[in-house]
Amino acid sequence: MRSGLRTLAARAARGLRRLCARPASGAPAARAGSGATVFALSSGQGRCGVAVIRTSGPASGAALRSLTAPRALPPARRASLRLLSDPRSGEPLDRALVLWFPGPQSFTGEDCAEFHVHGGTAVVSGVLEALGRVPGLRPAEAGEFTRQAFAHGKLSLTEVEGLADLIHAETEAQRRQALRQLDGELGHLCHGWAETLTQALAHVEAYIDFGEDDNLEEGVLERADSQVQRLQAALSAHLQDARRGQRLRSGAHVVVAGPPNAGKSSLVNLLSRKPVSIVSPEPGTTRDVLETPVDLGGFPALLSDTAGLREGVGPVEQEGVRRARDRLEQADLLLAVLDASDLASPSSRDFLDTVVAPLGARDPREGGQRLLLVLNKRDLLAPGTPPAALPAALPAPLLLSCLTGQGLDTLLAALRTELAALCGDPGAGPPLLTRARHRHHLQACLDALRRARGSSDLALAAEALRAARAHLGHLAGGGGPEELLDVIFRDFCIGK
Ligand SMILES: Nc1nc2c(ncn2[C@@H]2O[C@H](COP(=O)(O)OP(=O)(O)OP(=O)(O)O)[C@@H](O)[C@H]2O)c(=O)[nH]1
Ligand SMILES: [K+]
Ligand SMILES: [Mg+2]
Repeated sequence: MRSGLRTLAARAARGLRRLCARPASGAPAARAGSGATVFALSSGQGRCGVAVIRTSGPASGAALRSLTAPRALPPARRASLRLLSDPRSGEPLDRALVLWFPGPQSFTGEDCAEFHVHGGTAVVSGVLEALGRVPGLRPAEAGEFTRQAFAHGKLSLTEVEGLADLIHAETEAQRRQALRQLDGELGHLCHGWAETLTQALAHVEAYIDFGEDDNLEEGVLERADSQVQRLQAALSAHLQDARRGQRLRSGAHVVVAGPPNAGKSSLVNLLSRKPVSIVSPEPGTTRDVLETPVDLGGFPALLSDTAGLREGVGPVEQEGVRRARDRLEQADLLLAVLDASDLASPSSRDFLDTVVAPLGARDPREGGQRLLLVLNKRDLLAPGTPPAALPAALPAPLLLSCLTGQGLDTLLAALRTELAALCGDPGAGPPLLTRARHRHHLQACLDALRRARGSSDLALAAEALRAARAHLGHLAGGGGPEELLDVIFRDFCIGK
């Protein structure tokens, strides 16, 4: 009966390969198969040294020939210098490098052509207009080249997401994470899990079909169960990443808060290297929450300046204080700022007692917010004088002067450490989940595994295992509603 088991495993493996390798049934393939040839400027807009214009689709060869006539197609994948001219008027457009990528060995899997032209506005628009007049060609929509690549199986969905993130990466850590995803690490991990699941499913199905058969290997069900159990543990561990990958993709929320006039806005301006907030000697200057994206030591962060926390003020400032408290709740990392020369004032005491002390007492490893205590205006302390003693329960403070910049390096190093803990090290460990979509499918897979293990009916257990496997397939291979794919591809610019 072993051969029966093998057959089953092989059948299930074939099904899985189909599930994982192919894109969602339906629309993307339908679009790519529409026979359209698309073209777009693939380099950035505006005047530049060299601009790259691409085409993809069956009419690419004709497009290349009609702009470079009377010359034949250049050799595949080799740059050739050609005079480009308007196919109708014969008017010269530019002397350019052209490349010919016959499908399927191209980025999109279709026939592709590239025109590397001089980056002047008139040259680029002249070539684009000439391409628009070639029969069968139309301008590309945002992300359409990548969508073709996905439809032809050149990129999996997680790789497509990695590519989008790479194009949008603004910090070093984001770039590293995006490259890993583009390399397919998350996809490979899912394929490995899906294969384990396929084996377990084959064992269960074998038992359903041949359970009464004496020749069936012993302990088949037990083996399947322990495989599923191990998978459950692996998925749970991966889901318990405290959303580090998502944070790395969209930025950690760092909120600057403290009593009035502590120098919060001065610190926000210093860290973002631009005048985001108004700074003045008047307490209560900042009223609204002011948010700015910053690169802190290679990590992306969304830095919020807030109103100074105090009671007994007018209605407008009171609303500012309410908004500041709201924002405090949402912080991944709180930068608590106080005036080092004013620690005994009622507003400083109150802030230390009600915000800093309770937060400092919590363990950030248990998913809580993180905290850095900053004592600003150290330049106002007489040289060699420490600031007034703080209650022992508080975290060790960092001394800073926004005025002189003293202590800024130490603060930046501390920020980097905190952000590394919040966002994870994109260069090490297993690939992180960068999107809510990944988390959704993994959680759904885990739920289905739980159902499978909890079921006393083998047929229902097998059904739950199949559902679990489908979620892994959706994560890497796409699938699900067409709108989801639209959302992912809309992230791209035109020409990508
Ligand atoms: N001596 C000294 N003055 C500072 C330092 N940092 C800020 N200040 C001054 O302190 C005053 C208040 O600074 P802000 O940055 O407006 O303080 P804030 O905490 O944002 O104030 P509110 O928004 O009103 O709560 C300004 O006059 C700053 O120039 C510092 O390190 N040393
Ligand atoms: K102020
Ligand atoms: Mg301010």
